[in-house]
Parts: sequence; C-alpha cells; structure tokens
Amino acid sequence: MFPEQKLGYTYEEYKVTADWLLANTEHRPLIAIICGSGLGGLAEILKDQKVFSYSDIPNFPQSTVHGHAGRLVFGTLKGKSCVCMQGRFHLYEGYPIWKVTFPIRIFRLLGVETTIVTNAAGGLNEDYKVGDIMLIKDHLNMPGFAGNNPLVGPNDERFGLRFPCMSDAYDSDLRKLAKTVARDLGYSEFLKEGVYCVLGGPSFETIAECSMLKRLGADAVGMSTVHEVIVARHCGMRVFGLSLITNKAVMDYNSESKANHEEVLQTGRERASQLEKMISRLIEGIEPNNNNVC
Ligand SMILES: O=P(O)(O)O[C@@H]1C[C@H](O)[C@@H](CO)O1
Ligand SMILES: Nc1nc2[nH]cnc2c(=O)[nH]1
Repeated sequence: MFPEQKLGYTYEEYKVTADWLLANTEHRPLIAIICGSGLGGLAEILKDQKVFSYSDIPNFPQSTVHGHAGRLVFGTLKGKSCVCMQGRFHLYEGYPIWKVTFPIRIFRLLGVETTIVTNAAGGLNEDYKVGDIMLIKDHLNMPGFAGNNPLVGPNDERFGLRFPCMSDAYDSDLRKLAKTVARDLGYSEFLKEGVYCVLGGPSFETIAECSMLKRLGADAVGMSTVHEVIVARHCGMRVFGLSLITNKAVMDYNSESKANHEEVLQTGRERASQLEKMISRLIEGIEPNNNNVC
C-alpha cells in the first residue's frame, strides 16, 4: 500500500528515546517549549536544569542552523516541570518531515500535555512592525498542500487518529491567557494575533510570493512550526504558538531591503527579555490537566 521507503519511526524507536530520557533525568515535564531562530535564550528561564546535547540522545537528529544550539533542557519554572528544545529541525536542512517532528512524540511519551512553539517569521500584514509578537491563531500549511504532511504513512493509533481535526489547533484559552499576560506586562502595543504560513525554505520569498501569501490570508511567513503543531495535535497535546516578527516581508519592487538571517537573529536578541517574561508568566498560568489529552 505504501512505497517501501522509510516513512517514519516505529513506536518502539520513539520509546527507546523517551525511556532513555526518563532514565537519565528525574524531571517529568508537563510543558514543552520549542525555541525559534535566535530565541534559544528562553531555556535560561528554567531552574534546576538538566541539559542534554542532541548528539547524546539516542535517535535524536542534530541541529545544523546558526541560532539553534542543539540542546534539550529540562528544568522547572515556578515549580512546573518543563522541557525546552534549544534548536529545532527544518525541512530545508534535508531532514524528512518525520525527523523534523520526532521530538514532539517524545514529549508526549514523557507525559507533556502542552507544547509552546515559537518561531522567527517575516511580517506580511502591513500593520506589523519588526519586534511585534504574533500569537498564532491558525496556519497555512504549504508543504502539506503538496503532500508533505508529517502524518503521511501508516497511522499508529497509539499516538492518534488517522484524520485529526486542525480547526482548533491553537488553543483559544491559552491565547486568551497570553493576551492577559501581555496586557499586565504592558506589551499590548506590540502584541498581534494572526495566521502563520509555513514554506519549505531555505530561500526567503520573492516579492510575488509575498503578495500571494498575503492575499491568501497569511499575516506572517516562516519555515517551521506547522509540522510540529500537526503532530502535537495528532497526539492530543494543547498547543500555544507565537511568532516573533523579525523582518518585514519585502513587497515593493522599489524596496532596498533584503531578508537575511542575521537580522532575524538580531531581532530575537532585542526581544529576548520580553519574550522570556511573557512565556514565564504564561507557564505560571497553565493548569495541568492530569494528562487528559484533548
Ligand atoms: O526555526 P525558525 O522558524 O524560528 O527559523 C526561521 C526560519 C529559518 O530557519 C530562519 C530564517 O532566518 O528563521
Ligand atoms: N520564510 C521566511 N522565514 C522567515 N523567518 C524569519 N523571517 C522570515 C521570512 O521573511 N521568511
């Protein structure tokens, strides 16, 4: 039925990694955080850290992108046990999509209930400024339109349903909580809410591509996150996502500006402390749900 190429890890392979981690740390995280480009400093908010290099974890892919350190950091925040990926995997690194999303099922097997995804993205919405934080309310999955979806291949019911719903992918209660947190911190001025569009990368968009994406309803464009969200929702985790608008997508043929990775990392450094505060407060407000997945 499916071609003979490998289409993913087996349940047993996921278990090997999860069991290795459980044997090597006493942390039992309920919340996972995935750090976007240049946002790895978010891991520093965790106390009582236990850190693993991806290269030391069985089956774990390696980070190859500048701004993605390649470390899995366990720790606590306000007494809550968390795990943080300092570095994620992208399609453009050459990984098949099931490797890109490998850590998500590991999180689920560790007992994680809520996944927080962050990324750096280009702003398509003309009201957005560099440095804005966009709560992700929905996504456009461009690789998925072409059949590159992380759930392609045999479905393992131990993780989730063959046909998972995605109309409620980004938890509305967590978005409400984030808005309250942002207001209390005085961040409302640079808080936005919108639709994130994933492309394969690594080239940034042409002007025509940006105008097309904007017309399709995207507010921000990037190269990650959506694959992780699909797998997280498939296995029943709650998802909260935010994009840091690190650059404005170029939409004018007369513009001199050019998207570049250094600007992306620089904007991350500039907003790091506010993002750390916002995510700390958000985590403080997340209630455990006794591992009842949703
Ligand atoms: O991992 P994220 O999505 O934050 O990284 C974005 C997309 C590319 O990897 C990189 C481009 O600068 O930033
Ligand atoms: N595709 C894409 N990814 C980004 N990541 C950060 N900025 C951008 C951008 O402008 N386009």
